Amino acid sequence: MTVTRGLEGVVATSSSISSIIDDTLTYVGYNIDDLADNASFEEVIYLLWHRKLPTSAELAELKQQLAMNMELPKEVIEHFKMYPINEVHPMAAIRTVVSLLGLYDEEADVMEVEANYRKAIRLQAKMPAIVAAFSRVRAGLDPVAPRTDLSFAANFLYMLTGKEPDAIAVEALDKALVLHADHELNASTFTARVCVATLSDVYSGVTAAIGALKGPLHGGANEAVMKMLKEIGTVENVDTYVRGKLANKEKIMGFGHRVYRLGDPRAKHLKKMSEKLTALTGEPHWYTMSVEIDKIVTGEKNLPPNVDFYSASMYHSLGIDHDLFTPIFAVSRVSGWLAHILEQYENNRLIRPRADYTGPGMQSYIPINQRG
Ligand SMILES: CC(=O)SCCNC(=O)CCNC(=O)[C@H](O)C(C)(C)COP(=O)(O)OP(=O)(O)OC[C@H]1O[C@@H](n2cnc3c(N)ncnc32)[C@H](O)[C@@H]1OP(=O)(O)O
Ligand SMILES: O=C([O-])CC(=O)C(=O)O
Repeated sequence: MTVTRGLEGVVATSSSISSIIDDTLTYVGYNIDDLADNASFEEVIYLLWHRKLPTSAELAELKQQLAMNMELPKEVIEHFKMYPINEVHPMAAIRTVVSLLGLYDEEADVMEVEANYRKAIRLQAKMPAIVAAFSRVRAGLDPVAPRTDLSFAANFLYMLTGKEPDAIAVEALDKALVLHADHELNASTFTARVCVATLSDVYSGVTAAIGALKGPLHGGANEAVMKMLKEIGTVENVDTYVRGKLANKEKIMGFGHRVYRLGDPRAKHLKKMSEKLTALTGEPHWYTMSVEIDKIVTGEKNLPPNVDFYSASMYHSLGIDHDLFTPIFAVSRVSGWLAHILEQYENNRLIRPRADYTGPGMQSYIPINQRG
């Protein structure tokens, strides 16, 4: 048996959702640069789920369905109040609450295509509400109900703060949501597909995917980047800190990628937003520090920044708590997970690879009273 560590380069499925070819990312054949500059997140959700851009009427209908399904059942809020909310990581809470939502969805185990689509709408709509409600309940505040007249990105910021957000904040968040929506067979998407390929339900697939996104080698890296920026503190400290870490063979979070070699095409968009927002908030040092780190890591190790690097300083500038950075990734990526889950059901086969056994050879069972 030949083992490919980490399944690097292994092609495990066919998919018509997104592609990474020669370091270019497309969603259904549309270049991510075009989508980042022109499309709203709602348009991207439609594109991923239907493999075509929506007409105005189709987009309006999707927006309405999302807005109408955002409100959380009261059980979720009660649930937040039952555990030590200030001691749990929001990703653990969100993972638990998505699973909990499945208990209150009468269609949770109905496997028809239309029922799965309806669940996709409900889950996509509720993700921002879960993150916002968690954040408010732990701050001792009441959750804010969504508004039907706001976009998905604006509604999320509104539910988080209780205030109508600035246009620039909505633009930045919407772009980030577009950029994070899907990414071929990344670890969390693969997890979702493995889970539902047993013909388990949509809630189980998304719960499993959230667990995979949480880790710092995947979605959790954006929070780790902000932790590093705070630790470094000033532009003057960057050189010693980064070179010291590299000399110790430690990883610099937000750099490197399993697939991209020349660089992650999403990073430049987030870099631009980070520069703009850090200047607006009067804290340009977060951006300047990031650029200095980027110069050293890219120069010394030939490892360009990935999607998680500049998103950290950008989200910080939006006033978002640092442990909510990865949950925001999940608010966007759930669109991709759901597209892949629906695609997996369309042409399902159990995903079950093999392991090259490296333990001892055949052994004779020894009764417990004869073991030394
Ligand atoms: C949304 C996302 O999931 S994007 C990725 C987010 N994750 C991060 O930013 C965490 C930091 N980056 C990493 O850990 C890796 O680059 C990964 C996990 C993204 C990709 O990992 P892999 O393809 O498995 O590469 P692997 O970890 O084997 O690294 C290969 C070599 O590059 C080095 N390397 C990889 N990433 C980094 C990094 N960020 N900093 C320093 N060195 C690095 C490794 O130490 C290793 O060096 P070696 O060959 O001398 O031992
Ligand atoms: O594709 C990957 O391995 C990780 C990544 O960039 C993503 O999920 O957006």
